[in-house]
Amino acid sequence: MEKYDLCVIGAGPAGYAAAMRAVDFGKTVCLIEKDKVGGAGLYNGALASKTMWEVSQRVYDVNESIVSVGRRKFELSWEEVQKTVSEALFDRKFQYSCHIKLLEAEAMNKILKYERGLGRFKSKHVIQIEKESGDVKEIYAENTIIATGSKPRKLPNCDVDEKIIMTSDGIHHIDDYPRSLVIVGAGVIGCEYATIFSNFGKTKVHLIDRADKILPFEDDDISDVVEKNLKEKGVVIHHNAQLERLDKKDGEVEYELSYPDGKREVIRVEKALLSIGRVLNVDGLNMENAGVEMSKRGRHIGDTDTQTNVPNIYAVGDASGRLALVNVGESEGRHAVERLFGGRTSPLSYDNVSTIMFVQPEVASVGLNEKQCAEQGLDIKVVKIDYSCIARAIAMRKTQGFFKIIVTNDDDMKILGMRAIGEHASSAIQAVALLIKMNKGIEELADMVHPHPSIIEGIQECLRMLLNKSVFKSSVFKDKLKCYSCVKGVCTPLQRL
Ligand SMILES: Cc1cc2nc3c(=O)[nH]c(=O)nc-3n(C[C@H](O)[C@H](O)[C@H](O)COP(=O)(O)OP(=O)(O)OC[C@H]3O[C@@H](n4cnc5c(N)ncnc54)[C@H](O)[C@@H]3O)c2cc1C
Ligand SMILES: NC(=O)c1ccc[n+]([C@@H]2O[C@H](COP(=O)([O-])OP(=O)(O)OC[C@H]3O[C@@H](n4cnc5c(N)ncnc54)[C@H](O)[C@@H]3O)[C@@H](O)[C@H]2O)c1
Repeated sequence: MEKYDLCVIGAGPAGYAAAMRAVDFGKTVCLIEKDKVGGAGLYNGALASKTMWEVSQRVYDVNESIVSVGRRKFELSWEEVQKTVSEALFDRKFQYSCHIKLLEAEAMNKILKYERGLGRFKSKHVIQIEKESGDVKEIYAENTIIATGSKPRKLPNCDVDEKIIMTSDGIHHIDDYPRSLVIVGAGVIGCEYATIFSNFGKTKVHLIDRADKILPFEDDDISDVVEKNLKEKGVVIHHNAQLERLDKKDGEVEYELSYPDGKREVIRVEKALLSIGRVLNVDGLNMENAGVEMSKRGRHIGDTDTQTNVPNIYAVGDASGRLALVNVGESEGRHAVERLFGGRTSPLSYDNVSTIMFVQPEVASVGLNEKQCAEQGLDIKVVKIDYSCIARAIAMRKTQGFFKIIVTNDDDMKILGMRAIGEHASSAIQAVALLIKMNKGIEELADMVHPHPSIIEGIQECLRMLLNKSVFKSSVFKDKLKCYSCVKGVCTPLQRL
């Protein structure tokens, strides 16, 4: 039987990163993937949807900002959109597979072994690999990392065929723009696809939100801007709506909603997309053969800092059931390997994870938002600057949006979190993430010479505002610059010039 220091099951972003970090330690690694290397980081997931978002944003920009009255709207066929997505996926897939092939080669001492097949536990050290042909091979692994990812959550009594009623696994494979589309779930995936399809301008989008705000985990000022833009593009948002049923009728979709006031409505659309969260992908792994247990509530693998209850088995990425993000999966994968082979003892920190939501305009975040600070009972200072006060945004003619920075309500003013919504918002987030990571105050960034004109100058001006030395005075531009403290749930404007 072949023997390895490490077996990684699943070659999505988390498993791939783990395998590559183990290679750095000179360990023998077997990476098992049942489908395609890259997982949801590429296919039916991050890269595919972001490519589609980029294309849709360009179509929208051309039509909204550049095309003048009387000109025909610019249109892209669905075929052209799909071709671009395929090209992007091919580029990344090509990098991954060449990289693997070269690492497997003799010249690189066969440092890595890639096995295409379904991995499952026979025992805590023996992994079976079921090949497409049906053949089963067994390997011995000193340690194993479970990186099998997640899959879309489905609704009971709803027949998902991935053609008419779809999840994010099916939406990329449709033949043409749907005339109309209902999206169930107004979280990240729901709002991103609502943005994409409304940007193309060929689909009437309906969004079912069971709460009173879309993106319910975000602060209201963020969800309000996203919602306003979706509505301007014709998206119908059903707030506080309970989905009573969603059925196929005559090759289309019929759904029924009920509302707290007792009202009901029945609506027909061409297609439906379910985006109501994701669940772990651990079925068929036979974890019980290795003694790996799920958490008490059965929704997560019960790991501590990526290590499961079986000391030589780790769980990372979406399969672990924590934050479902490419960057988090990659860091968890690398962290597990550092723990195994690098002697790392300090736990992985989730305090300064940066994320981007690809809506319109993009939303970038790191650390806590105001809602989370309130939930944790933290006293804070908050500073906000409108995009219309930032030279670069003026030059881009994209002045919708704001930066919001949240700091501790004391003299240190340590950054707790930031939210940015606007053009290029994501490019501004890392400087603040670094300050949080280094547990630094705000003076350094406030005094640094920034490139001009750049979006990040908005952050600098926010920090200067907190220090009472901003260029624009909040007492003058009251609607565009805001500075307030929130103590025991009561928010009061701070006296600034
Ligand atoms: C529509 C969509 C958009 C997204 N956009 C973003 C984004 O913009 N930014 C971001 O950070 N995140 C985004 N995400 C989330 C991100 O894609 C996931 O968090 C990330 O892919 C998780 O990586 P992973 O390696 O844990 O799992 P996955 O990417 O799911 O990979 C798991 C791999 O394991 C394989 N596998 C499963 N079981 C077995 C088995 N028994 N044997 C062998 N192989 C197996 C699977 O085939 C798969 O390739 C998005 C997700 C979706 C669905
Ligand atoms: N840009 C990014 O970073 C990005 C993009 C896409 C996905 N992701 C990751 O993928 C994960 C899954 O995304 P998601 O949008 O599916 O999950 P989500 O948790 O973001 O949103 C799910 C939404 O569906 C709603 N919902 C749940 N059950 C419902 C029901 N029965 N009827 C109506 N609404 C219902 C929830 O209230 C919630 O608003 C995200 O949590 C995120 O980690 C990240």
